[in-house]
Amino acid sequence: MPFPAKTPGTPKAQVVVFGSGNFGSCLADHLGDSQHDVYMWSRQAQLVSHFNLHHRNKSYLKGHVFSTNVKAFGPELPDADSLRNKDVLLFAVPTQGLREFLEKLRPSLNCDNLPLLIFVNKGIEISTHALTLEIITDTLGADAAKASTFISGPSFADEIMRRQPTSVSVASLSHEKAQAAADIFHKPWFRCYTGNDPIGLELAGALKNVYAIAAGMSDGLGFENNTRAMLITRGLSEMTCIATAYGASPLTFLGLAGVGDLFLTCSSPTSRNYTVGLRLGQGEKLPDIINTLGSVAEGVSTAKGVKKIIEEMKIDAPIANEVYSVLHEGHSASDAVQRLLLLPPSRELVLPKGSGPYAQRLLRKLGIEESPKE
Ligand SMILES: NC(=O)C1=CN([C@@H]2O[C@H](COP(=O)(O)OP(=O)(O)OC[C@H]3O[C@@H](n4cnc5c(N)ncnc54)[C@H](O)[C@@H]3O)[C@@H](O)[C@H]2O)C=CC1
Ligand SMILES: O=C(CO)COP(=O)(O)O
Repeated sequence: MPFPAKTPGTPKAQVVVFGSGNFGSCLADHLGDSQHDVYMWSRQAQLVSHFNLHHRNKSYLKGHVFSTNVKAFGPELPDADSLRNKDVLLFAVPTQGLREFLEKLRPSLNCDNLPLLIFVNKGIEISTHALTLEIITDTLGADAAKASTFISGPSFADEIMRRQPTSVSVASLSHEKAQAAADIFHKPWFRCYTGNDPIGLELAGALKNVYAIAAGMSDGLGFENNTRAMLITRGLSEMTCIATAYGASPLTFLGLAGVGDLFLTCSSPTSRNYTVGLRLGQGEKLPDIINTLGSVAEGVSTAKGVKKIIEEMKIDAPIANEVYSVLHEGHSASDAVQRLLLLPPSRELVLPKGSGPYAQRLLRKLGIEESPKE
């Protein structure tokens, strides 16, 4: 069904998108199509020149012609002068590279007068087990982190490019910033819902990738619908426990970024994380899968961060543990499933009381008092 070419929107904004992979270039196209002026940074010089000549991305989403309102630049990072008049900086760089990227960009940013900062990556940093909120705090300061906005939810890049109706959650500690980001992105085919739980939203996006690997493994081993539904639901229970121990709201997990994205990525081979699991279940080796995937599957590295977090927070998350054992300890997918099936009966959902060390570390850095627990 065609959408009206012009829909009511916010005034034209000057937007810089960092990262020109599947999601960065897809969102650049969406914003360009919404009549904003978009400058998309890439670290690949050839991608930049090809994109500016042909309006096509040489390496990702190859079948699509992009909005002419998007101009590519790079590989040099922009200087302070070229960022001065920009309204929005959108970061679509994978989590493991984000800290170094922000450190390099920092000299070009005026941290006393920042544009709207929006992050769409879904992962946990391996070396520190930090969420993006903490990476921003460490690199750009607590004020920048508190003003940052995070977008997550069930949103495959390729489907957004084809204007399939899609909804996302837009969360920030600042309601004003979440609303401003939603106003810029919202369109009939890209509906935005705002929220004030960025920790929950970030954890939902990062964790669902680990459970999508589990669902893919199950399908790859030949299990059917009941088993996938069990994994999705038990995965949601584990995710909610981990997030509650991080001080996030369990209700966030009933939303688009939680069950919405979990359901999407656990049930479609369009998901890179599901595909990693599927191929592991079919007997392929992880290095071969990574080398031929052509794009990032954040769940592979996030599983390491999750393992550490659940150990330190003493959370019972057997599926996350088994995904880790297959990805990083060389166990077979079928052995992992056997171990899960042999677990004794247990309570369906027990939310932890009090928060663990990573949550306390993040809140301390942000200068936020932990809310008292009953
Ligand atoms: N593809 C999708 O449908 C969605 C992806 N996401 C998230 O967005 C993030 C980016 O994903 P995709 O664009 O799909 O990945 P991708 O693998 O397609 O592209 C990654 C982009 O980041 C660049 N990059 C990688 N490492 C970098 C570094 N260290 N410094 C600077 N640039 C670097 C690459 O050159 C490439 O342009 C991930 O966290 C992913 O989970 C979120 C929602 C949907
Ligand atoms: O997060 C996504 C869609 O919402 C994309 O999932 P994958 O990274 O598994 O492809």
